[in-house]
Amino acid sequence: MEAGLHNRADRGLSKAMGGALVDAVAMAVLLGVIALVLTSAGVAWQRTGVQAAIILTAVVSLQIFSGNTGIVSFGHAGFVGLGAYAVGLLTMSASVQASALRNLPAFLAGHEMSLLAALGIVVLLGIVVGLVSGAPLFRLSGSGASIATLALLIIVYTLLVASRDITRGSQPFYGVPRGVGLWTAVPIAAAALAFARIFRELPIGLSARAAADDERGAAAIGVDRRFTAMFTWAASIVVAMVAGGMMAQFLGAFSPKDFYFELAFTTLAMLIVGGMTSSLGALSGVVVTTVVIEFVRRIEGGGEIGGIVIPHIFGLTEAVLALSMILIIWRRPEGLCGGRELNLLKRLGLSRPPAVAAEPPPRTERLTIRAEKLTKRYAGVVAVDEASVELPTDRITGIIGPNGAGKTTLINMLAGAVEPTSGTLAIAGKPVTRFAANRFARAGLGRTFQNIRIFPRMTLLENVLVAARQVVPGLAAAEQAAMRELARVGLAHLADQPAASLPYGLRRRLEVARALALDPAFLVLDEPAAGMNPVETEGLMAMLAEVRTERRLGIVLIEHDLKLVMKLCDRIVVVDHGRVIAEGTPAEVQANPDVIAAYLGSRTGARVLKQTEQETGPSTTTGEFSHA
Ligand SMILES: Nc1ncnc2c1ncn2[C@@H]1O[C@H](COP(=O)(O)OP(=O)(O)OP(=O)(O)O)[C@@H](O)[C@H]1O
Repeated sequence: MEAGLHNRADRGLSKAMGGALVDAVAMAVLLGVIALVLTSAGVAWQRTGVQAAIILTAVVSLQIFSGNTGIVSFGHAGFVGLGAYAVGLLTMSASVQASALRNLPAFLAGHEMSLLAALGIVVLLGIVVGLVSGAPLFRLSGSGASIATLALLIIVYTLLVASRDITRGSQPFYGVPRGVGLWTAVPIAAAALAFARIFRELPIGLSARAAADDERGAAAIGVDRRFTAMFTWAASIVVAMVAGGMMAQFLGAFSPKDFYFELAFTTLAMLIVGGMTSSLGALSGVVVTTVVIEFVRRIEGGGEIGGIVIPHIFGLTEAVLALSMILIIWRRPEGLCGGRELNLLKRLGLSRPPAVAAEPPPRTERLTIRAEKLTKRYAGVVAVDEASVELPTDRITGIIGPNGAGKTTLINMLAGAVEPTSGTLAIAGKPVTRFAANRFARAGLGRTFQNIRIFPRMTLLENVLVAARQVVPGLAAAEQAAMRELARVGLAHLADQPAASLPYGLRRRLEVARALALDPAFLVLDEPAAGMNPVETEGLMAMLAEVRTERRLGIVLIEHDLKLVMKLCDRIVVVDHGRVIAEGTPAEVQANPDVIAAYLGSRTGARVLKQTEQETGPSTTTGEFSHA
């Protein structure tokens, strides 16, 4: 779909990406300074620094996946192990290999690569392993996917133990050259951290975060949850395997148990302590827990602090780690950073809101949603029974009917959220009957839900940007298009606020802005005024009328307020017991005996219908929309 936004300025860096790059550089500089300080400290501190940088890389890998998709992974530790064995095999000397791994398959033997070359291979391997393991994994979502990652951890561990010819089984795998020092581990950790910071602003990161916040809401704007989870997983597996590669050359010798539950638990605990949803959370989690662990380790073996004799306490480190995790989950569920990124530009007052894109040109073609004999059956209940409707652009169509008539089911079928049992559906001439919900956005349909489905943990701008990104090429241009839609619904001044902070009425507006950002030919709204006060309702309806006039899109809405429907809509479709019983202008529908009979079943409905007829009667008979 064409959004008409391709001017020169649009090709630049998006504001969000600019901010991410500044944060990435700032965090890299911070790590560099820490490394510099450590070079002048003792060898023991340097070792701690290298270890922390490697662990940071592993925690960052977990953050990229779990922080963006919301799926807690227990499996990353296993992939750290795969990376370690891969680098171990690729970099060890042929003579050591010949004595330690006598039955090593020939294709794995004698490579003697440099660490950098081996890490290059590990990156490629990580992409393949990530995509292959992710493809079946993300048929599941939520806690199901989380449990599956635990299964993966066990599978990888078992494979490492079972592949004796390659890994020496549960025996130590030794003889790996020790080539990782502070100035290898820290730059790689900084690069991983920068990648994580940038990843969340990329289209894939935005989509993953949207799907994590509300899967159905994300599908409605074209996000394919499975696809985004799989690619986010693959990106994170690459980083996990690189961390493993460094660990191999840091330790020199290791066995599969080094990459099992303890590592899975430690990295997860660090991420939870810092805050799962941001790269800053990963960094602070590692820094804080490393400091705590180093301190506790010193007293674990017993000793004297300030004259107080401390006995040897076995397992104190793990206990303190577990305790701090519980404490954080209890007091600050979002972690120490509360999900915040550094956002340096904003903190320094150097960030400006993105420009506002020009309005898209009004639609000139007349398109239709054509439904023929759409039926939906739920074990014994026929929610919609052979409904045939034709809904054109440049018109506001209201769908009305008594409670339980089948209105929501009908528009859910029109928007792809419910698969019809039978019948056909085409949008703008394109057959979409069996399309998944996320393909309807590209077919030209934007929608809102009866129970608002915004992305509460994302900012208002990000909420709309995820949608704009589906149709506008280039992040900068998409950002400007998102600002345009926010401005249209009167929320541009709140662009940087988290959506969770919005009051109810404004959330509805945000949902409309998000749907409009798809530049849809059709806007489908399920009870847009529900829960709004009369002033909010009036404002929203005036805005919808304006949008329809300017962009000439087709609006389809369910609304219980009959007065409002009769005033706003050009045409009305009446549904009762799942069947379309009438269709026409508001005046025609109000005079239809079948409609009166259906509404007589509901006393209030009948009263309102009559009252509405008296109040709106002649003014709506033409079917022309009035701006009143
Ligand atoms: N997922 C489902 N499983 C079983 N029955 C369902 C399901 N969804 C809807 N129904 C049934 O289908 C019928 C139509 O429901 P629907 O929600 O579409 O009506 P509606 O006109 O939108 O009602 P309301 O105005 O109260 O929102 C109802 O009898 C409802 O109980």
